Amino acid sequence: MSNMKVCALFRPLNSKELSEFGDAVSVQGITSESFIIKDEKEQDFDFTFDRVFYQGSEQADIYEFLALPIVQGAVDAINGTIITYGQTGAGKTYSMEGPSILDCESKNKGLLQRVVDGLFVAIMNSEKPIKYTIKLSMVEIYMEKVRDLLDLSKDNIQIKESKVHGIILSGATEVAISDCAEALQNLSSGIANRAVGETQMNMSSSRSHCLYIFTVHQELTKDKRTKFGKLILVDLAGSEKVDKTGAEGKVLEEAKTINQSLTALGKVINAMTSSTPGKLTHIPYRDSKLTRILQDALGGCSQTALLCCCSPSPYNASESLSTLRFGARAKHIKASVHVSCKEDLDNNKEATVSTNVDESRERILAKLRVRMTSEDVQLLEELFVLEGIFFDPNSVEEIEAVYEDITSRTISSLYKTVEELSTVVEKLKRENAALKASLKASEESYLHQLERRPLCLIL
Ligand SMILES: Nc1ncnc2c1ncn2[C@@H]1O[C@H](COP(=O)(O)OP(=O)(O)OP(=O)(O)O)[C@@H](O)[C@H]1O
Repeated sequence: MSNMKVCALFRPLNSKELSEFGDAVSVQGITSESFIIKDEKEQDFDFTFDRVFYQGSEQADIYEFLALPIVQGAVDAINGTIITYGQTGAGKTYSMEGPSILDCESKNKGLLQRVVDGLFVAIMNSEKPIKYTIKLSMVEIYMEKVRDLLDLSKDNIQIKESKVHGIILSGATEVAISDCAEALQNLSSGIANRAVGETQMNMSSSRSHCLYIFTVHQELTKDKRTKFGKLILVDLAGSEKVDKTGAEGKVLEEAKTINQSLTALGKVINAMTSSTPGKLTHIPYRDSKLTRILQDALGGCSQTALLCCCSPSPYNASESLSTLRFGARAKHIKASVHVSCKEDLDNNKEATVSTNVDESRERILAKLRVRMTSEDVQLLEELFVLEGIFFDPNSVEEIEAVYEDITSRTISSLYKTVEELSTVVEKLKRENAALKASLKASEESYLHQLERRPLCLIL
């Protein structure tokens, strides 16, 4: 059983596609779950997802199938995440916000407006003796920094992990929202602060990954016990082929950072889906801010839904195919893997690594204490702030987190080196085989010539 609900969405053709390829489409629907898509060479690929939303689908249907169960879960204190993924201009932001967060026809409302409605309706209909409070945070990951969209002065939010709350965004603004109108006003202010730019593919392209975080707090009126459910909506920035989009300067730098973090997301999903049960697999969550924040959504006990947004036009067939392959891969993340790999990691940490890590850390710290002057320590702190790894040097928890970050990144780079070496080994093997074959052919030809040569007897 897969824990992740994965859907595909094909938006209407845009003017660029209509001018390049007319009203041709590369997608042929089979059922509400399966379809065939042609690549540029007219080769067919078939896909099956939990649901396919073809051109002309209603935003309400997407919400009901993809998001409603997660909204209900959040009100019952089950964490949930909804992610929109796809190439630039594929309809991710439209699916989240509709044409405008504050001002759009009811039928065009996006997931955000519907989630807000859904949360308040679920709370109003709850007959349990519970006092509910909903809080909203909004952050974006822009150029590998986490920025608070509800307070722009907080432009380098740190990601931390707590045993009780999981991944947390330390110090991010949380506003209490008491009704739908207040929620939409806050969402609108946050959205206005997002990094948006004009690109060849989209007049209003999101240049950041945006996270809308709703926390539903519950307090039992009888004994004041509290619980909470976190619902995160993630509007990812779009991947793009920079040679096709003609990105330059700042737009190019943004595109490279976006592509890198999406590659990191792909690697996490690959590591999760290719892990062997019972064998410890390194899942490189710490390789990017995006994967670190989504760690609970991907590897924890959260209900997660992925909407793969695609263009139906042959003009974007290869990008759509790559989005759909990502979705197909994500579908293989298993519920059992979620729990077991987390348990494996935790057990392993406790059983084997812990002593070594503690000893090594103590040894390194003792050496640093002796060698460094207080001025050095200050300089090092400044460097950490600049590099975005600011931490309180007196907190063991913080040191552990930084240490884990560095360890994890080192493991990832070792994995990369092993991959590169394997490619070299494969290449050398192929060259060796070719050389052997050519040597054998020369030997055979030489022997053949010898056989045909007339025998000369020397008397
Ligand atoms: N389902 C849809 N119906 C009508 N128009 C749509 C739909 N989806 C997308 N569009 C239009 O296509 C354009 C691009 O969509 P959108 O901004 O949502 O793309 P995106 O995937 O978020 O792109 P980026 O990654 O560059 O931010 C917008 O003008 C939007 O209005």
